[in-house]
Amino acid sequence: MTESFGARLEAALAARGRLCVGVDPHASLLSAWGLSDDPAGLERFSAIVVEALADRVAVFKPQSAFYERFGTRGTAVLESTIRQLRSAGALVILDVKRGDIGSTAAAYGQAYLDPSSPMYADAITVSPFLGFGSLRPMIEIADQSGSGLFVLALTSNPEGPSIQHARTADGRTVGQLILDEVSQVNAGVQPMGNVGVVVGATIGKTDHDFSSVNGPILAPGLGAQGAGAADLEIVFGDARRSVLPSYSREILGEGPDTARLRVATERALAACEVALATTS
Ligand SMILES: O=C(O)c1cc(=O)[nH]c(=O)n1[C@@H]1O[C@H](COP(=O)(O)O)[C@@H](O)[C@H]1O
Repeated sequence: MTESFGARLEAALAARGRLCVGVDPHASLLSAWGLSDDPAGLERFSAIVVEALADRVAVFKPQSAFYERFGTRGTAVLESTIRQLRSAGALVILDVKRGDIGSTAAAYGQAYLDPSSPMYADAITVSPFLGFGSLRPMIEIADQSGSGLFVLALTSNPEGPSIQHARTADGRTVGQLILDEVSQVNAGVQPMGNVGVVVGATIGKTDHDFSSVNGPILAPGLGAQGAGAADLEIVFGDARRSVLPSYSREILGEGPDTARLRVATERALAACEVALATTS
């Protein structure tokens, strides 16, 4: 039987530590690394990340937009980078924030979550704006193929609350509705469900209840966007034991020196381990 994404993620985090490194080749980073802003620079940037970190970090999150900038040559680099990260034993969450009517969502599921696809990743980020139910076809493919989804719930950007804190007819926020829908999908799944949520580490203390998600809580917004490891307790309380902290520019800013990239990663991991340790 295919091993579930939840089980594979739990094993990866136990072996390598609870950290996700975002692979976001911004034009400014390519320049800071002395690389050209073209597919060759993108390829070198990705190769350095693989060389420095692929054998030690549990999860990587390449941001598709920075590869798509270069058309098919960029997406070819993305495909190859995902393959290299995975062959070094890391899990890859491809950050593509997809979402569409159900029949099209199924095609997105085939594009990213079917192991026979050239762009296969262990998981992708998805947007529930078309209604949580529109994600079902992708959830089914993920369950069948041992892959996962991360559903945007409370994002790290300042514009997020205008929609995510809006109230639904029953008085819950939209963000809470998404958290509750994911909780239902993941209910009873061991060791945890295949559907995660995305909650920015920047959102501060809110009344949202993360306690029943029973899946990974991906927390970007650390470092460059201003949140620190100490915010994880403020935002998530006891649910922080399910948090997967994610840093992109904070770590990538230390490149291209592979030793400095490794030190930055170890520093981030150590800070998060302290912040995520719960006594209860
Ligand atoms: O889905 C995401 O990963 C995401 C959700 C969110 O709420 N905020 C957020 O910043 N992200 C992504 O996480 C990465 C953050 O990058 P840094 O700010 O450089 O750490 C970017 O690739 C964003 O697209």
